[in-house]
Amino acid sequence: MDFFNQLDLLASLDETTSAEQDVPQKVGLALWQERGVLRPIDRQWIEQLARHAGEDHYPLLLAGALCSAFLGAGHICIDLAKIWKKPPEGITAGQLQTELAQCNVLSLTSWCQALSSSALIATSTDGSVPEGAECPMVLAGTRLYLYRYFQYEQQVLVYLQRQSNAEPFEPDATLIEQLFPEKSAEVNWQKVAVANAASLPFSVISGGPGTGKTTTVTKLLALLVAQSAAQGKPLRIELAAPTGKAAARLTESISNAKADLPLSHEIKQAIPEQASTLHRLLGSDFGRSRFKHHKENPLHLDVLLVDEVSMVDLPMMAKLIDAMPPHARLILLGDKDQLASVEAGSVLGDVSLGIETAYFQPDWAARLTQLTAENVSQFANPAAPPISRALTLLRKSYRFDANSGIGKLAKSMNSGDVKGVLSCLQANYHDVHWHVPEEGQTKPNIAALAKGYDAYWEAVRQKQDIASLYKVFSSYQVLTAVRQGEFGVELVNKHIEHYFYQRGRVPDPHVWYPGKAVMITRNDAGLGLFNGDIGLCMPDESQRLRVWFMQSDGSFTGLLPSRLSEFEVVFAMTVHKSQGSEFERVSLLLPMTPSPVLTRELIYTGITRARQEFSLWGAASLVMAAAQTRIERNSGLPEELWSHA
Ligand SMILES: Nc1ncnc2c1ncn2[C@@H]1O[C@H](COP(=O)(O)OP(=O)(O)OP(=O)(O)O)[C@@H](O)[C@H]1O
Repeated sequence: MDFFNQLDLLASLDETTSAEQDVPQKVGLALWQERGVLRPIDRQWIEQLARHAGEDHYPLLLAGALCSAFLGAGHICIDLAKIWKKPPEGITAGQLQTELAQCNVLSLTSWCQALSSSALIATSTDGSVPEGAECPMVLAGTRLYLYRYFQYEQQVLVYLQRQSNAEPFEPDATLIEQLFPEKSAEVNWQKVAVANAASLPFSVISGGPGTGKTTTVTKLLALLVAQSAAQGKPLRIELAAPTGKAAARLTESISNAKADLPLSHEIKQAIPEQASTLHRLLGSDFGRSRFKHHKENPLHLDVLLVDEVSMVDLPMMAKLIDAMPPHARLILLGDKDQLASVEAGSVLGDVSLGIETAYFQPDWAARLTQLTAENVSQFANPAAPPISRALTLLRKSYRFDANSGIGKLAKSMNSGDVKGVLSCLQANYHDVHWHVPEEGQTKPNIAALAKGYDAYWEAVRQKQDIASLYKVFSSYQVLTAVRQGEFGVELVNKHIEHYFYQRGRVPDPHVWYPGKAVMITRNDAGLGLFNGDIGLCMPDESQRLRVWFMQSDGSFTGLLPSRLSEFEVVFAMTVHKSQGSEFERVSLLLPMTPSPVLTRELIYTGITRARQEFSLWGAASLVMAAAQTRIERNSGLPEELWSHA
């Protein structure tokens, strides 16, 4: 049995195994499970491991079970120091410390010592694990990891530290000037981003919606292409994104941005437009957990650009880094304030943690000033850590003008400015609408939410071609915060579909019909479909119903509905699933009662999916609470990257 993988273990657990068998400390863990902190799998995992190892010390069982539970909630590790002071909700610090004291663990230090002496835990002092220490868990300081996740984090950390301390390249300042001829009193952060990213083999360009991430990176690619063309060394550039939809958007926006470049046809031609998903790039073999490309079989490229990096989880980032050839450049684009990846980790957030205020080390700021003729030196900060060299934040949105509410609302929500959020919602902006639920309302206003699809049904009625239909469908989206309940995506979808049925648009909601819109919920390599891909059902030339999916080159493939196995109707989708997509108009539906998923990041992500019009359906109290709630994910990256200046 592979104890290193929680999922392997889950699959191999005998369902009849009693979690309580032979484990003397069952009362303690049972209590934590009863309070909702642990899942059955967390207990089973650690209890079985402990039995195999002949260990039964409660402080070990508790720490292991918590490590597993926290991983399930998206954390890379647990921090015993935090848990010691403030255990998860449902258990008080007093209860925890009393329980541990009964096992002679009287302080945080003695808890860590007890764990270090377990055969199940390797202790790491310098980021490495002692040779031959084949333990399922690793303790680094007060952070406890599952071994595999510790390895992923180390892989990413070592790469980031090496790349941000690399000997800088010398970008061509004349070319940079040519790409950014306009002058302004303010610092042009796009120009700085290009100079910065061209200087190192790893870079992150982060920015909110419409801050010009694609425009900037296209200029960066142009600079790299022009420089290497001058040296007679053509570059192999690849573009990728975490989902098919995000890849299709990247393809489209790079192609648009290229058209406006003040450069020769040859240079433009050398910049690719075609983006693929990360899974496809790495050579996904769906039956196996390892990708085709890795350290021993690296990707064949010189430059890799990855968009929508907020959606990339830690294991994927580690595998991507593992597959990078040593000489290649990695450029990451994303909005650090968006929701983190569905799976464990928040790599973009962790890497760019202090980006707002850290700016650059003085020598680096001076170098950027010289390269760009922008006054970057005013942002010199002797306390900035080495990673800050690799990061640039685009600070100005070109999409939202001074009269637009979406930009202001997004900004207020992002900074947790409750007053600002409420005043934006109440200010009658032409692009922001707020629908406060009525006292005692128990169901969402389905008719109002569904109205946004009128243009789509008209296009279906006119049997417009699939490309036009797709465009109309993508212009509006209902987003929900939660999955379950009357305000959750499942019932909202059902009610919207039933509403269309009552209006005669849907002949029978239980079968396939022209206009049915679905989202794939599981990767299917055989069909070339990825989790999150959207398909629209329409007849083909011989009047057979097919479900049409957009490919990353913008073409469409029609599949027989019977070939699809895992999908759901998508007249509404969760905010989580909407990451990587944008719509002209968005209706965001909040539940009626407080929920832990209502966070600043979730609402910010919902708002920033809308390009032209954003409607919020939710109570002020929930919006205010969300603005003050941040998602926190434990990982060692922030401390390792940001606390050693
Ligand atoms: N420096 C600039 N001056 C004027 N307009 C700009 C500038 N940079 C970008 N834009 C325009 O702003 C819009 C958004 O730019 P772009 O698509 O590059 O931003 P983005 O950050 O990639 O957006 P998204 O939120 O879609 O990811 C585009 O219409 C682009 O042409």
